[in-house]
Amino acid sequence: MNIFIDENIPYAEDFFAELGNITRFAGRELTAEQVSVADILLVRSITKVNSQLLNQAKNLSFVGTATIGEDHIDKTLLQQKGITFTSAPGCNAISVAEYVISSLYVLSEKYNFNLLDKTVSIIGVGNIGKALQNKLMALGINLLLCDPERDQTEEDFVDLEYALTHADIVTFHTPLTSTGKSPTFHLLNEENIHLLKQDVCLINASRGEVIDNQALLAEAIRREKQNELPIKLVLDVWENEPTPLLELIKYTDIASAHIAGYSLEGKARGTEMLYQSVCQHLNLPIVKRLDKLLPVPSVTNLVLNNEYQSETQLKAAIHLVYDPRRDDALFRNLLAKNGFDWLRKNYPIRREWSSLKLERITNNEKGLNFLKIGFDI
Ligand SMILES: NC(=O)c1ccc[n+]([C@@H]2O[C@H](COP(=O)([O-])OP(=O)(O)OC[C@H]3O[C@@H](n4cnc5c(N)ncnc54)[C@H](O)[C@@H]3O)[C@@H](O)[C@H]2O)c1
Ligand SMILES: O=C(O)[C@H](O)[C@H](O)COP(=O)(O)O
Repeated sequence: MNIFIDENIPYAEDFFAELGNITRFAGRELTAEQVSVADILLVRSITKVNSQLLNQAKNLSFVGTATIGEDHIDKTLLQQKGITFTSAPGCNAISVAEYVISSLYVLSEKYNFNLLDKTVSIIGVGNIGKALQNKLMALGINLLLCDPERDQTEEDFVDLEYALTHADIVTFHTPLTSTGKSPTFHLLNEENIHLLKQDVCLINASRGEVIDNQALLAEAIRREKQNELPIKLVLDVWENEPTPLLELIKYTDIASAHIAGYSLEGKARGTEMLYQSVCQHLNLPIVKRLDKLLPVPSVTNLVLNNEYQSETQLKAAIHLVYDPRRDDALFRNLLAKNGFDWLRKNYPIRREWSSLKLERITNNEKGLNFLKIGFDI
């Protein structure tokens, strides 16, 4: 059994070594000739699985992507060839939600506002949008939800125009689609970008092409020339990756190299989900489990009064676990020298809150409760 696995899929040997011979490949360099001897192909988003790649595939019976997004996969072709396909839905939803919240606290600090005074529009309320919705609701932040598909059968959704005009913060979490009733290609574009509030925060952690980057740059330049408030901008994804629109970086508060989903847990869950699908495909028992493989964070105590007195304390705790300014600095300092893909391949370990060990400590003498958080430093 020849199993071809992208070099950026973690724990692949732990999960798949006993199922066959593993060949690792660089996602953008995989060739049709290599695939010609593959039985199982496991990719990430940078490998286009299309007729050109599969035109010599003789034994390929299974393709998996260790990602949520599927826009790099020709699913119709796989179906026509009778090749089983699976992705990893929701694998890094928590990671993206934490990236967004950490970024919002950076913006609130930089521009001196309180998130509790803001309304957030979530555009695309699926696995990631829901994870973000739950966290923002827990923090008491006002929300607007925009998701035409869900709006057909559920209450409490607004349309895109309302979501853009009534929110102080707009964050995109849709797939990249060009067909269907609500295609998302250039969902934010030169026609509707003017609907955004003057004092708006805009976040894209979906796919770069969901926002027309040229229109965004034009709006940023227009605001600058008119001495209007700049859009407070967080971009994790860019049109034409790995060659982003460089002029746009100047107008971006937080710029990162498509790493919002790159927590260790997020990437590793993707591997585990593909392993489970491959076992099902091969009618083999599932014997490997991620929780036996993930390193348990060393405990370094941060004691916080669990009724945090201010956003400052909460912000400090959140940024102690993950601060996107780290990724922004790497992006600005190393993009030109090392490149977009290098930044992603050499992404420093980031752990999710889910890995924290939380413990309530009650100090009866002082009548105080404390929340003890253990995490990697
Ligand atoms: N930056 C990153 O690292 C990163 C990580 C994971 C996923 N992503 C991207 O985020 C996307 C969403 O992930 P998910 O797990 O939430 O997917 P999902 O499929 O669970 O949810 C997507 C939601 O978007 C909605 N939607 C579709 N078209 C829409 C439109 N025109 N307007 C509003 N809503 C629309 C769908 O109805 C669905 O509810 C993925 O497809 C992927 O492209 C990026
Ligand atoms: O779709 C996803 O899961 C995310 O965009 C993920 O970050 C893609 O990562 P990649 O496959 O490009 O390494």
